[in-house]
Amino acid sequence: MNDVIIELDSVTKCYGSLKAVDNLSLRIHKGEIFGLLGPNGAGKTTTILMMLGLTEPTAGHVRVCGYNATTQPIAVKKKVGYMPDSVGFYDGMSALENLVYIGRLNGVPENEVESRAREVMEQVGLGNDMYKKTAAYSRGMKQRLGLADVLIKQPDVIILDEPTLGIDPTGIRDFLQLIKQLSLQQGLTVLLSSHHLHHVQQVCDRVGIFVNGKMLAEGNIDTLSGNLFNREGYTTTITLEEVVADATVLDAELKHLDAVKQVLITDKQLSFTCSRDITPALVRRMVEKGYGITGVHKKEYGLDDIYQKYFENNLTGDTTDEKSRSFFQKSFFKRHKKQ
Ligand SMILES: Nc1ncnc2c1ncn2[C@@H]1O[C@H](COP(=O)(O)OP(=O)(O)OP(=O)(O)O)[C@@H](O)[C@H]1O
Repeated sequence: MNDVIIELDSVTKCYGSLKAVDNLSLRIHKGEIFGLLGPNGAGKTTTILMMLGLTEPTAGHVRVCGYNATTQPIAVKKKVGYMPDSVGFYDGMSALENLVYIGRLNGVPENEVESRAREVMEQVGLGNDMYKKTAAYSRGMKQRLGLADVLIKQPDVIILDEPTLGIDPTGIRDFLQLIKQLSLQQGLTVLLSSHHLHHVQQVCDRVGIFVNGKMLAEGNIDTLSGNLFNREGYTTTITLEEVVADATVLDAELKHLDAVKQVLITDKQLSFTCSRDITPALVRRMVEKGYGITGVHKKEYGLDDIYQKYFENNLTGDTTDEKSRSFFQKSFFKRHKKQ
């Protein structure tokens, strides 16, 4: 495919003896929404800075929209809109005035800067609030205005660093919907870094799990969760109306069913681990045996599970050590709990 917009080839960045980014290769395609996930200090910001040509790789190459980010940073900046995790505005000016000012700084021609600013304000859902001073803007509104700042230069790519930090759940959902919509309508390529797993899961086509400067896993959620099913098995839990009378006999019988790897019987619950999804056959069998069924639950793997499993080191030969894994888990859960 020749629609690669962001391309990192064996990129390493060292700060003294510290390898902040370690031999990273990545391709992001036109119109894709890619989520860069990782704990504090993983190397996300360093990677973004190299994409923007704001810091040079120690080794390897970064190309954005066909330009070498190190040798052609100005060309890259014309194509890329970057929104940092905290965007500042002039509080005493209205949102529209702020945006017009940013438009001018970005070289939008004088005869179209105001009309373009108004149009972008409508696009990000601030049409009714464009005359308000930004001092009166909520955090969610400021994020939308930050997005407007990025869009006014009509970029091909937008890079958003923790765009949902500090916004309430409805605001987050709306903001991510907006990004998805913009990506679909305008063919925008989006790279966003985040700790919000559930939100990333809703909006990103692909994610990369990044720790200690290395990409541990990369793919869409279905592929990554498929890997977990293959490894962990398919788990189905059936809840019965009554307690199983003879658990030992039932256990021996069910274990011999095709694809069943393990059966766990506790009171009214049967938990099956299988090499493929045989939920309907399991339910049929229990009904045939005369049991009433009050519940059936199939384990689904979400991004949380994918995250956990990759950090348990089960799916890669990665060398991430115990200390950094527990650091990651602590920092991830700490931030996650705050939401
Ligand atoms: N200018 C610098 N000089 C020295 N070390 C640096 C510099 N910038 C970053 N680092 C180190 O490089 C590593 C990666 O940092 P980076 O900011 O890229 O991580 P991050 O994933 O963006 O973290 P966060 O989520 O906290 O923003 C960290 O150990 C950091 O201390």
